[in-house]
Amino acid sequence: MSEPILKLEGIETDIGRYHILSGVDLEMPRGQVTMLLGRNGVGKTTTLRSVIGHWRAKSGRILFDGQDITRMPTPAIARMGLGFVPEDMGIFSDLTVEENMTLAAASGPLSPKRRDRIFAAFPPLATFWRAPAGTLSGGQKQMLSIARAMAEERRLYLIDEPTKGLAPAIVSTMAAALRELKREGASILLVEQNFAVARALGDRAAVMEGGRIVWTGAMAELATDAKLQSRLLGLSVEGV
Ligand SMILES: Nc1ncnc2c1ncn2[C@@H]1O[C@H](COP(=O)(O)OP(=O)(O)OP(=O)(O)O)[C@@H](O)[C@H]1O
Repeated sequence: MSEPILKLEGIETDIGRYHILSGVDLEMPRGQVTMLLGRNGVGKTTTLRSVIGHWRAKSGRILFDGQDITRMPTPAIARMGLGFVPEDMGIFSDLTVEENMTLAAASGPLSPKRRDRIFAAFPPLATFWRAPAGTLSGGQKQMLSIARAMAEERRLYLIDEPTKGLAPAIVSTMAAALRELKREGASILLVEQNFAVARALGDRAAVMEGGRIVWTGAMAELATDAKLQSRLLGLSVEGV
C-alpha cells in the first residue's frame, strides 16, 4: 500500500478537564472515502478537530501525507491542502454566497475554473451567488460550506455530518458532489450518522467507541454484517 494520506498514532486530546480521545490510531488510504462512525459523543468531531488543530492533541502524532502536522497552526495545515467542513457549517450569514467563497479562497481570487466546478457540483450556489448566505435553505447552506472547502486545491477533506437534517433529495446531491471530489483524486474522512449514506459512499470504515477506534475495515464488510453493526453502532437489524 502507498503511504497513507492521513495517519493518526495514539492521539490523546483533552477538552478542558475532560479526557476525550484516549489513543486514536487510524490509517487512511489515499484517494478513498473513509467513514468515521460511532454512537453520539464517542469523539468523532473531536478527532477531526484534533487533526485540523482546533484542539491540540496532548500526545500522539498526526501525519498528513507523511508530514508531521501535530503541532502546526491550523492555517498552515489548511495551506498544505487539508479542507475542513465543520458540523455547524462555518458560513457567514450576513455575507453573500460570493463573499463567503472569496473569503474561503485564502491564496487569492477564486479562479473561474474552480468556480464553474463548484457551480456544476452545486447549481443553487450559482442561482443565489449574490444573495446573503443567511437566506439560503439548510441544504444550500450545507452546499456552501462544502464549496468553501473546495475553494482551494485540497488533497484531503474532513467533513462533519454533511447530511444532518437534510431532505433525501438534497442528500443525493451532497453524495454526488462528494463522489465527484473523490473522482478528482481527493481523499475524504467523513463523519456520517446516516448509515445508508455511509454505505453508499464509504470505501473504508473506522468505528469509534469511548475515544478510540475499535474497528476498521472495508465499508462493504460492515454494511453486510448486521451483528457487527448492532454491536458497534447500535443499529437494529430492521433499521438498515
Ligand atoms: N467544547 C467542549 N467542552 C466539553 N466537552 C466537550 C466539548 N466538545 C465535545 N465535548 C465532549 O467530548 C465528547 C466527544 O464529543 P464529540 O463531539 O467529539 O463526539 P461525536 O462522536 O462527534 O458525537 P456526535 O455524534 O454527537 O456529534 C462528548 O462527551 C462531548 O460532550
